[in-house]
Amino acid sequence: MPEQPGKSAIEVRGVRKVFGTGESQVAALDTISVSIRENEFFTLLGPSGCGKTTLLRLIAGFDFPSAGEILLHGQDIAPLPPFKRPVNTVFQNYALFPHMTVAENIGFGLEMLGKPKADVKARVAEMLKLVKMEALSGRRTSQISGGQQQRVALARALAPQPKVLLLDEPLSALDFKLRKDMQIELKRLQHETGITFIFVTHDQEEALTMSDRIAVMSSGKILQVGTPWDIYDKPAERFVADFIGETNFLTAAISGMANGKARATLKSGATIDATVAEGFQPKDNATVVVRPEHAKLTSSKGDLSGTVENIVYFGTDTHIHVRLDSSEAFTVRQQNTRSAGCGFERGDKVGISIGNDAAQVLRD
Ligand SMILES: Nc1ncnc2c1ncn2[C@@H]1O[C@H](COP(=O)(O)OP(=O)(O)OP(=O)(O)O)[C@@H](O)[C@H]1O
Repeated sequence: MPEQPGKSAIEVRGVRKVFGTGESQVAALDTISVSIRENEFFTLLGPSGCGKTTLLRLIAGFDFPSAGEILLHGQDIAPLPPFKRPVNTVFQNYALFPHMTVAENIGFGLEMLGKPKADVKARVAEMLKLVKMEALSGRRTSQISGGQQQRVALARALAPQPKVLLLDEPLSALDFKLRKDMQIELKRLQHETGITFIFVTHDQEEALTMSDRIAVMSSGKILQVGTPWDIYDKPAERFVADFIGETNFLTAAISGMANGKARATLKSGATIDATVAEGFQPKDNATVVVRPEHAKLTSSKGDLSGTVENIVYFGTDTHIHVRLDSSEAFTVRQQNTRSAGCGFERGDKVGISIGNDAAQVLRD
């Protein structure tokens, strides 16, 4: 899917955030820039400690950048305290008031803003409907389930009509099934309200299924920004390819470029024309990545050859682990059909064809 340019909601420009001093100094954000568009479901994805929460806290105004600036619809928001920013946050632990009812929790922020009682009531009713919690409006939030608390937290954050909603791992406390349901629910809410969502997760599958665009972060840096399709199919760096889904890494010698593709000779001696990652600079040796579902196992000669080491059945598909003659490891994912097994056994000598469209050369 080609990326659609849109108006920017949040512009992060050269933002750096340092904690501590001297030896104990940590650059939680190492000079990052990113533009998040209006009405976008934008995800910050990365492992624990990469700086996701720090970036949210800077946007929310709970903390200040050591350098750089953050613009909201073109305006520098540095002078605005958190409560004056048209931004709201849904926290991991929901932070609801347990002694208050569902409706009181949703209306609390509006009352603090001094909204007239009738307006608060109307808005709360609208929010209860949006998150499908009308029937439980009079219950205390200590007496509802985790998934229901999550809905109340969302309704409360959406009630003042923020321009941007920040969501810090909001689904992590939920069990698998509820989490899946809430993922769909969140997408629906974002679509219906048209609010920009900035969603933080370390779960790559969640990021792929929910986001319009994803920023992959590592050690305080943004490594790549793109649609889920871009991030999965055209990873730019080893970290991104490795963090998102499963992939195979092959060493290759690069002997030139033609039609935007790199001519890559693999250790097997086979030469393929591989797409190149954004920012790739021609060089002699590089890493080629191939997703397991984009390679085909054959009993005849292929681009690669090796021996089947292990076969793992997953219901919908089977993963066949091959030790290549080059001694590199390679996994092929084959979709299962109803009637037949995968057609290979441990110890089989096999070929693997990867084709030109399946391979990508990384920039690092
Ligand atoms: N107040 C603080 N004082 C000192 N170091 C901090 C502070 N807040 C965060 N850090 C450090 O900054 C880095 C980034 O932390 P951050 O919480 O932003 O990561 P994260 O990606 O949100 O991680 P997680 O997924 O575990 O929440 C970490 O090394 C963390 O230890």
